[in-house]
Amino acid sequence: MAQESVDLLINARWVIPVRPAGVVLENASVAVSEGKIVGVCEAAEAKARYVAKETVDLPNHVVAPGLINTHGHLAMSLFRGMADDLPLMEWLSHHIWPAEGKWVSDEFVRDGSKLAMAEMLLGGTTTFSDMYFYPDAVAEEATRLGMRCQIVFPVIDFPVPGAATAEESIHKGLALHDEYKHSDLVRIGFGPHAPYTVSDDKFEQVVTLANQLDMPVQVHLHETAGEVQEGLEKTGKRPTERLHELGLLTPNTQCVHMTQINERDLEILQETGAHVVHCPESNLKLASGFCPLDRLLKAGVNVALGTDGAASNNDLDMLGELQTAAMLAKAVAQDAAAVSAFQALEIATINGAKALGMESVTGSLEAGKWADIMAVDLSGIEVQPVYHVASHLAYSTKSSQVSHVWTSGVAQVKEQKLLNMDVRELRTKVDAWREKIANTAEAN
Ligand SMILES: CSC[C@H]1O[C@@H](n2cnc3c(O)ncnc32)[C@H](O)[C@@H]1O
Ligand SMILES: [Zn+2]
Repeated sequence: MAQESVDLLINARWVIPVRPAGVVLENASVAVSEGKIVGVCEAAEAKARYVAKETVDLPNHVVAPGLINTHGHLAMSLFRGMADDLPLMEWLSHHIWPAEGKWVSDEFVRDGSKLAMAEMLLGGTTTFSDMYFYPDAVAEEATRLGMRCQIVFPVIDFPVPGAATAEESIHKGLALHDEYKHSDLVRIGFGPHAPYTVSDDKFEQVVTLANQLDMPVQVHLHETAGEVQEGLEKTGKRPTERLHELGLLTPNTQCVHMTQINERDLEILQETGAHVVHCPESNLKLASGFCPLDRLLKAGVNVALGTDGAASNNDLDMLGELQTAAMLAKAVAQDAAAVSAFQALEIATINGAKALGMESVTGSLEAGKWADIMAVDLSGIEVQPVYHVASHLAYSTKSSQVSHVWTSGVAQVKEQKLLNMDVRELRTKVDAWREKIANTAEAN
């Protein structure tokens, strides 16, 4: 049999491809050519089948799809730890929004987003979603680095950095969408901020344009009980019902948070095919509430995972987030069997890809998909012994154990080191931002 030439062969002690579901391969390989996965099989078979330009042997590692961080505000990494121990509305109104008004610029977004991308790559994240200002700067930096992403531009009823009005933000966002419509890496969508900051007419405009152009929409929804109560008082409707009546909820829509869900809200999610993005650590830290993960999954709703911004989390560690999600789900359901280790891994990978409309290109290790891959080193004493490797990813491993990361087959992290970023230069820039911001009222 003639051997097939491939660019890269990764041989690992374990491979969890995520699809097919529940499979763990031992002594297995992933073959990559032209940035895409061409085969996943036992190592002995791979040795016979492929001749590789580069081989990476990972004898103590589990190889899995790169993690998908489905909700974040990347540049807010520059505000990490600036305002803690506050509930959502006080945190936003008295600290974050004033700080954003004062500091956020194109340069701030570039530097903060690069900081976030560095942290995410080191932790095994290969795809992210960003909802922030200057989305053009984020798209440029992600493309330069080679990270896959959805970038949703802000739609909000008050002036924001980079756009004096929602109309201006939409105008610029649509031009950005046009610029990236053929990109393999960047997908542009609408980011109407939340029911309490966006009026009906703006939501209607988003619905019309998103449907016309088949664009994704991401919205913060039912983050707190207070938001639902205020919505009921102002409109007579729960925010989910209101957005549904406006036509916003579709299979192209991602509802971030959803800590408050009654039977009707659940029905709406089921009927519309809208996705939920669970951000457990941000919800815990802001004391926002608990998204009922097990209940949603059992009802057939697609639930993906996000960190939210580093100013409310306070990290972008997706392995940590998936562990929090897995454990919290059991407490919330009062059922230790709720959300298995495999399901937890799915919400951080394939479910994220589904929510972002990228299921055909990433989220699992399957032939034909982009080679977005992470390897986690399981040789450390703190993860011995290894009985069930998926259990280790859901309950034991740390992001510092992520050893290798590839996006579209390009090595981004090798032996825990970033390959394509000047980390010292980044540190210098971040230190300069800290110096400036630390001396202001918002930071104190
Ligand atoms: C429209 S740009 C994003 C906007 O959202 C703010 N933000 C960050 N985290 C949260 C959150 O958990 N709930 C609501 N809004 C949030 C961010 O500071 C920007 O102003
Ligand atoms: Zn958010």
